[in-house]
Amino acid sequence: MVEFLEEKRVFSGRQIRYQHDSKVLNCQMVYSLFMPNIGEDETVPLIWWLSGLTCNDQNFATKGQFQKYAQAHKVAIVIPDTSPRGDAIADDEAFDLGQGASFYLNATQAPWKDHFQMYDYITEELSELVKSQLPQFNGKEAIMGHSMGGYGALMIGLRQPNRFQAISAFAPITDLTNVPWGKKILSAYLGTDQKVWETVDPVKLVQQDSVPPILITQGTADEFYPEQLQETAFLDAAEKSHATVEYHKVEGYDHSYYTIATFIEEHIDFLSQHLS
Ligand SMILES: N[C@@H](CCC(=O)N[C@@H](CS)C(=O)NCC(=O)O)C(=O)O
Repeated sequence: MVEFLEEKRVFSGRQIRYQHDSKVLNCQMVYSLFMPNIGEDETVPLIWWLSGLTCNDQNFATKGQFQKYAQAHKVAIVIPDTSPRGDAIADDEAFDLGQGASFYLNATQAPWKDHFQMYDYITEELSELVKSQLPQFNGKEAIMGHSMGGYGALMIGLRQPNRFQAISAFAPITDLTNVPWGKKILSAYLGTDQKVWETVDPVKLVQQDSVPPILITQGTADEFYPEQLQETAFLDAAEKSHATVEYHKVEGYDHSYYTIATFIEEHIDFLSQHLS
């Protein structure tokens, strides 16, 4: 059952919020959907936005400033929450583990495995639900995100390269298996087997034969950049495998939604170009 929560008119499109009972996550979930204003005979592609640590579906909806460009290109945008939620669901005091910090993975370890199945939730359950709400969906999809969600966009987009036409990310965690955030959450959610880690590592995944075009924007004043968001291993791997990766370093921009709002037009243009 999907419950309508609210709808706001924006740049002639509609920013809508829904709630539903997720079977995959075994809890209630909220998500947001931007629907552009289109004619009866027009169709829309779908872009997925995955947010970063501590976010829910509202951060990008209210601060991303994407609606004007999504309307101009007539693309629908879905914004899932970043994890299962609820008092009965495992959590951690730290902001980078547990609720708000799923890393979009299917956890195999206790206490996370009972609810933290975000990969299946995004790619199967929520996909089916959102597509059923888009009668004019044209079958084409792209995926984008920020920080943990930038990682999620790369991981999901690279694991399903025939499904997603393009990938874009702001300040993504690319070298997950070697940075502090990655080592911590991979051990917690997936255990310590490095072979398993490789299956969700963008540095490994970008070396496969089929890689959708990728755009990345990274601010030089991003407080997480030096320790968590280093790009060298990913860009070296992409170059070796002749993947198409545009990496834009932007001077003086930080990790916040101000940076996303500044460069979102470029990202929507990029993804739309591959969705038309
Ligand atoms: N200092 C932050 C760290 C988390 C953070 O910066 N989260 C980023 C993504 S990694 C974010 O988008 N925060 C929400 C926002 O800026 O609206 C906190 O503890 O809340």
